Amino acid sequence: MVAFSVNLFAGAIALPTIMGWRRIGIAARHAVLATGLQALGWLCLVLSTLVRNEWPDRLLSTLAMGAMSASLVTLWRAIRLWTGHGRPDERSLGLIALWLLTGLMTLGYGIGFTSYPWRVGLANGVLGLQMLMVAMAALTHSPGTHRGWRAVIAASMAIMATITFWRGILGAFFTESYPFLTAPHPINQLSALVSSVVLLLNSMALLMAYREEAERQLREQAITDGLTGLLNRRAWTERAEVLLADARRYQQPLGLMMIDIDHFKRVNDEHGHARGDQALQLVARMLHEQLRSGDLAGRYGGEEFCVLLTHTREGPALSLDQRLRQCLRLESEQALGFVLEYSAGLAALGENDRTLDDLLRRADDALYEAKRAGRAQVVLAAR
Ligand SMILES: Nc1nc2c(ncn2[C@@H]2O[C@H](COP(=O)(O)OP(=O)(O)OP(=O)(O)O)[C@@H](O)[C@H]2O)c(=O)[nH]1
Repeated sequence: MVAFSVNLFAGAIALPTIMGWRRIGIAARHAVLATGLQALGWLCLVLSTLVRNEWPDRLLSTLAMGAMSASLVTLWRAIRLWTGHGRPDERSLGLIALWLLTGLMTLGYGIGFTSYPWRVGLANGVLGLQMLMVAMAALTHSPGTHRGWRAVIAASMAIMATITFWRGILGAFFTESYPFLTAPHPINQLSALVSSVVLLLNSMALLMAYREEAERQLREQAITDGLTGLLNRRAWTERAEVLLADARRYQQPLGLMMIDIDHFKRVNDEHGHARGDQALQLVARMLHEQLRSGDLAGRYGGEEFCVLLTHTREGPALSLDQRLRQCLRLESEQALGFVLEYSAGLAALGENDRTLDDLLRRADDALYEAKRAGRAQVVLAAR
């Protein structure tokens, strides 16, 4: 038990040391926290075996059970976040059930501490149930995540759940053959052996999951504009080329709108660079709100945005421009304290547009015309 606790503590210290804390995602933080809580639980359990008086024993053992149970809830959340099935602000039925189990078990354990069958049956029953829920979370189908680490967590949790249930049944109904936690019973010998293996495998699986998360973050950073969250120029161009090829192949209408904020240098000069950044973020948000899911928006340059409107003819594209303009005027006045305007060039896909560059060139020429004609307007490119 002491050796296992030492291993656990080493893991609880090593994991955040390897991963870090500030730069890791919310899922990895949950995993680190889960390891820490488990180590705390085992520390309390070891200490409880050293004290002779009932009340310190009751307090330490209850704390131990609460921490171990909370550790499983935190691990469950880490896995849900890693597999893309949960959100950081999740209030799902599963999470509520897990926390309720933790609360009820800790309370029941503390109150009924003097009854050995009750407390051992309750604690092991609840912990076993929570382990099964963690195993199920790891098994939930999740495209884009590696099956290996999920399988390792699911298998180790299922094995631990079996041993834990077994221990609970022995404690609750066959107390004479299982009189205390460190009794030399085969279940404890098996548990000691399996726990060490499970600890090692789980730590490896968590590191694999963390690596996967870090890779995903890197991939996202490589295609996203950090300020606005829109696609960056390279990623937008790559995707736009695919959409353009599809539109040509299936002879679908397609529009390309190039948007450039008016007098943006003045915005920066008069209101400061931070406010300029806010203005860019506002335009990105407006685009996000006004566009359909199949459309493609990207930050093309400093204060220039490109939007590819799929299955869209000139008329609806011009209506979108009007909607966008109106929303931006209203929102910018409220959020920034001044009205933000933009000029735009709109090019509809025509027979002569062989490549994306052809379409971009025509949209850019139209944008130039819009600027020359006095700004705050959209100009339709000549075919
Ligand atoms: N705050 C902020 N400013 C940026 C960013 N990227 C580019 N800019 C600024 O955008 C301004 C663009 O200025 P110009 O190209 O002269 O264009 P403009 O002032 O909008 O004038 P028109 O386009 O002719 O209406 C420059 O002052 C750049 O410094 C950014 O990420 N944040």
